[in-house]
Amino acid sequence: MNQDEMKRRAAQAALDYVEGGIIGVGTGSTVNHFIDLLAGIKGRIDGAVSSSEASTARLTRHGIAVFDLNAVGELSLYVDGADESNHRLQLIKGGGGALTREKIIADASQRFVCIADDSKLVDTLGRFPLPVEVIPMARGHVARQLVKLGGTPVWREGFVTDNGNLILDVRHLSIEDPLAIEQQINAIPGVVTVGLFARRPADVLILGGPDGTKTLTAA
Ligand SMILES: O=C[C@H](O)[C@H](O)[C@H](O)COP(=O)(O)O
Repeated sequence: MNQDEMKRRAAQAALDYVEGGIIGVGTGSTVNHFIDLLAGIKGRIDGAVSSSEASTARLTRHGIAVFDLNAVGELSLYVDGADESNHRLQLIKGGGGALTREKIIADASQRFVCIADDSKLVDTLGRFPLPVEVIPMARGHVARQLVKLGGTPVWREGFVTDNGNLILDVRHLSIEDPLAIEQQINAIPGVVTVGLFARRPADVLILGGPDGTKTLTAA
């Protein structure tokens, strides 16, 4: 079975968590399946808060109303993908560059349901390069600080986030303590967001695989 079908299975299973109201919607290929499936039950919800321009466009195409987070306040549910998850449901996100808005919406949501194919579950985070969104003028400065932390930052050249910033993808970082690394990187002036979701991990992880889906919950 191909990876895309496993993503679709996870997205399908996430529909069970949709109870109504306005829900948070993430970004990426797995979430694209979720949005397409959500369109089939759109009468059940009042609309969505979106984490990217791409997801907003897809939601709108399906006739799902998109609201500003400021007008909505706290959300009961957020559904999003991930690039990696450990068994504590701490995540690396931002492969698509949407990490900042994703982190804001995850933080504003009571329940964060993460959907992914089962290759995303790892024992230790860090095989996937860690995305860091930075203010453009701070790119060199932040890169040097990341080197001091033991990482190898690579500028995602040509890519600009929805917030007008840049992304550094950091390889070779040892992420034994995700919470500490998240705090350390967030503290570097010029960093907008690091794509480590350790302070606010997922509450539920749905993994699609060849034999169906598997659901993990935070301890
Ligand atoms: O910025 C992008 C997001 O964090 C995505 O949720 C993440 O990259 C996973 O994407 P995909 O579902 O395409 O594997």
